[in-house]
Amino acid sequence: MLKVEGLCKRFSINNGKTIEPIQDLHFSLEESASIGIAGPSGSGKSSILKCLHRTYLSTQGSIWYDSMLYGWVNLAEASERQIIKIRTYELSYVSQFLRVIPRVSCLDIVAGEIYPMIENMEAARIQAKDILQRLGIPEKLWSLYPATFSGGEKQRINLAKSLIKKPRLLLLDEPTASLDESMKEKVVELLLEMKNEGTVIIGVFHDWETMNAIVDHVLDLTPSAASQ
Ligand SMILES: Nc1ncnc2c1ncn2[C@@H]1O[C@H](COP(=O)(O)OP(=O)(O)OP(=O)(O)O)[C@@H](O)[C@H]1O
Repeated sequence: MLKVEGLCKRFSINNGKTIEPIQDLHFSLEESASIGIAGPSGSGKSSILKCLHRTYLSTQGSIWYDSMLYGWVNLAEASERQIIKIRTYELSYVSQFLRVIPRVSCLDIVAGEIYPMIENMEAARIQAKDILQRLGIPEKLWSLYPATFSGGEKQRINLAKSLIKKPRLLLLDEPTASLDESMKEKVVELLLEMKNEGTVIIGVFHDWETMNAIVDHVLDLTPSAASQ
């Protein structure tokens, strides 16, 4: 379902210097597979996720994804229009931070993610309530704007926005970093359910325990591990 071939990402920094955190990366994943990306700070974990999501344009290489909408498509070269469609329907990226939409309630932020698919806001809200409940967001918060929510609440809203879509390819950037143990368990349970339903998960995790509970393989970017 996903084949990453010879992926490189180079950044130009000051004085004509460059850094290249991703160099000739290869991996492939079948349906329901999952990998965790591990490695020291600055080793390129988030950059890999951002290249897959096309937040970053890769410098070289290809990211072949077997999409529902277009069949096999190279995400590194797909058109903006294709990327927007793929992100709407089948690819989701959960960052650590929630970008709040002013004056939209928490419930509608989450429901709005599937509105393009079902075009019925009431039906979307029913699904949004279900996922918010499963992620432990108290009902009294559903009608509020999330700008003032706690870090852990914002992180769960971010997760709810992605998980409600049941994406085929889910990219997670430290999705449980601000959560306590019981919330982490709820998230792990939901992610495993999605994985069993066929979602491919690629994630960077805050702790090894969470990562090991979710992933089948680890892509370790630690220099000594990478050279083995
Ligand atoms: N937009 C950017 N412009 C310039 N340099 C960048 C950019 N994004 C990332 N980098 C650099 O690329 C390298 C890899 O960054 P990245 O965020 O992918 O690492 P990471 O492994 O996720 O780190 P951490 O564990 O600290 O989050 C770092 O040296 C970083 O400074």
